[in-house]
Amino acid sequence: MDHRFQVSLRGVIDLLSHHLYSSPGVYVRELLQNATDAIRARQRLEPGHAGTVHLELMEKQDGSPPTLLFTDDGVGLTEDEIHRFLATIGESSKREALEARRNDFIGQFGIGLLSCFMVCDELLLVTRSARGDGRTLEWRGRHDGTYAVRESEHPLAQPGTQVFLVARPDMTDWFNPTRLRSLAGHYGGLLPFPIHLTTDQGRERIDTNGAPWRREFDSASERRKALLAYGRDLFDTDFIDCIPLRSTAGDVDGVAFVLPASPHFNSRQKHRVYLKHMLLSESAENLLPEWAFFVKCVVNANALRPTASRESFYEDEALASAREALGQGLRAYLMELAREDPRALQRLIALHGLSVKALALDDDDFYRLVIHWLPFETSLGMMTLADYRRAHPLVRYTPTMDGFRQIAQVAGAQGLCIINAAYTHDTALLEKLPQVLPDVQVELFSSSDLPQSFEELTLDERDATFPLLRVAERVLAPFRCGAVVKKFFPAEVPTLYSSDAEGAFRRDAERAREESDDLYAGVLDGLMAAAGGEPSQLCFNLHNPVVRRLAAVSDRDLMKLSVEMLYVQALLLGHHPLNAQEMVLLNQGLLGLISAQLGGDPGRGGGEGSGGGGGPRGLH
Ligand SMILES: Nc1ncnc2c1ncn2[C@@H]1O[C@H](COP(=O)(O)OP(=O)(O)OP(=O)(O)O)[C@@H](O)[C@H]1O
Repeated sequence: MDHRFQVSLRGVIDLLSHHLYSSPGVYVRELLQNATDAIRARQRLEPGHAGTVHLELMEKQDGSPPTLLFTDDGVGLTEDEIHRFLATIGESSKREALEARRNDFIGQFGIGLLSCFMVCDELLLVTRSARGDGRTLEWRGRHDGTYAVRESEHPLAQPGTQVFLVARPDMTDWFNPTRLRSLAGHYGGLLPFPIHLTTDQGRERIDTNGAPWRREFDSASERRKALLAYGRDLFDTDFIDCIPLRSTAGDVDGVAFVLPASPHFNSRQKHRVYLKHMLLSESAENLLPEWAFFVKCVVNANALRPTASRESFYEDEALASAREALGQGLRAYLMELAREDPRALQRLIALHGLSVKALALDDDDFYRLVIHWLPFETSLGMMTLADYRRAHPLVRYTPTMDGFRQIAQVAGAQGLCIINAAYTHDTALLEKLPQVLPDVQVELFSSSDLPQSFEELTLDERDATFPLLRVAERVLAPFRCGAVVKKFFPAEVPTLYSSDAEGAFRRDAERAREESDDLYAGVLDGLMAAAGGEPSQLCFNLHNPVVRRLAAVSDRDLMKLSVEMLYVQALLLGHHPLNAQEMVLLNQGLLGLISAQLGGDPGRGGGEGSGGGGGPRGLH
């Protein structure tokens, strides 16, 4: 024999209140939504019907919990509908309309009314159907899952529905006039019909003026002013601009506000979204493309689906198309700025460069428009790509921060302008340059390219520095590093260590090898053997006074020690981590220098006894 599932209403309510709804206050939202749906259903039957909602708070003098009466003049329910829709959890009169894709309704799941059981134990619903026999019926539903239906002794004069809620003693906070005013305004502020609230203090109308972006204005500047004021009230932020939004997919419209400060990278903005003019969520994240983190928006959607919690949109094709269309709107705004008001675009880039760069990477037309306005860090300071290209036809960049640090000072002093493309999106943007603008040449630049720009020595200088070069070649050979002497600026830099990408890779692999076990070391050995490329190079700068003196030193041990120390110093200045062998060099070198200064036994070459500090020769 088959049995039926038994569903515990208490369990379901517990589930909804703890896991689906964000606060007990959503009961006002659910009641407003049902009233709105019922009014829309009646408008289908009677097209001229205006519709109105009334909340009446009845506070008791004896201090017992208040009662809220929630009235609408919507379509009402027949007895059959009461049994089908009110008393069956998960049944909704609106589902057929949804399936037929001509849905005006907000509800669809058939669970919204249960949210009232978060704040009261019993619901009394009095209703008269616009389609029925004129009878007024009462449905009394209790949180233990029982209900009763009977004909009411107080018939309603017109079709519509009244819901009575007696506050649970621990939930009276959700029934005070201030709370109700604010909840009704919060959820229903954009509804196209009035909401009235009656309390002990009298009757008032809650401000429901429809969507502000749909209002008529005398001029574009009036409109902008009014919308920015609306944005300020809503988000407590002075936005710098507002952008109209529109998408036929999902039937979405609204306004996007440009943030006055740069948000955290990749932090997605939380948007305020309405569904059929009822507030759905203040923190919807999935409405705009990922790159659009420079705006915060308010929109109303008529044809997107809510999730069951009613706190965001359901991720489906309609939402994806709407997102695409809203993104296009933002792009059109940026394109217009680029064409009409480049200064405003530059201000926006200064604040929201990452958004602009991310969109440019995605979209070639936009890229063409904005790429020259984008600022880049270079070895000669910050400049836009337009400024860069005016002075330097070949675009040269380093893709890493360390790579840039290694060359920036020296390159700058030679007048070489190299872009630091280590910041987010910069390398990808520069690599895209020749694809989108074929006349532009782009080149990777590394420290190994620098010496080519240095001045060669004269024949005399070559002779005079020959001993230094020989010593340096011998000292550096075990480190797979060559030596060269040239002249470059700034003169304070005595040496420059340079290596191409493969050289840098080999250094990394060597360091990893020192720390790895046998198995992994074998793999690294293979990798190191395969790594080709030029050996690294230590370039001595003959403009530097120390190097000039060193070239003239006759004491070979001192010269050797000095070369070792200059090598280690160049590595450190270039942010290259030292390997074990180089650490030994550094330690021994320091000790050697200290003991030479102290006048004791240096323990290794380079002491006074061997003629240290031999006189400079020929290169003063
Ligand atoms: N004020 C009302 N006037 C007319 N019918 C109503 C009213 N309130 C509720 N109903 C009926 O009760 C049904 C169940 O309401 P409930 O709020 O639980 O779910 P829903 O609105 O259909 O969907 P959702 O769970 O998405 O809100 C509705 O489909 C509707 O038929």
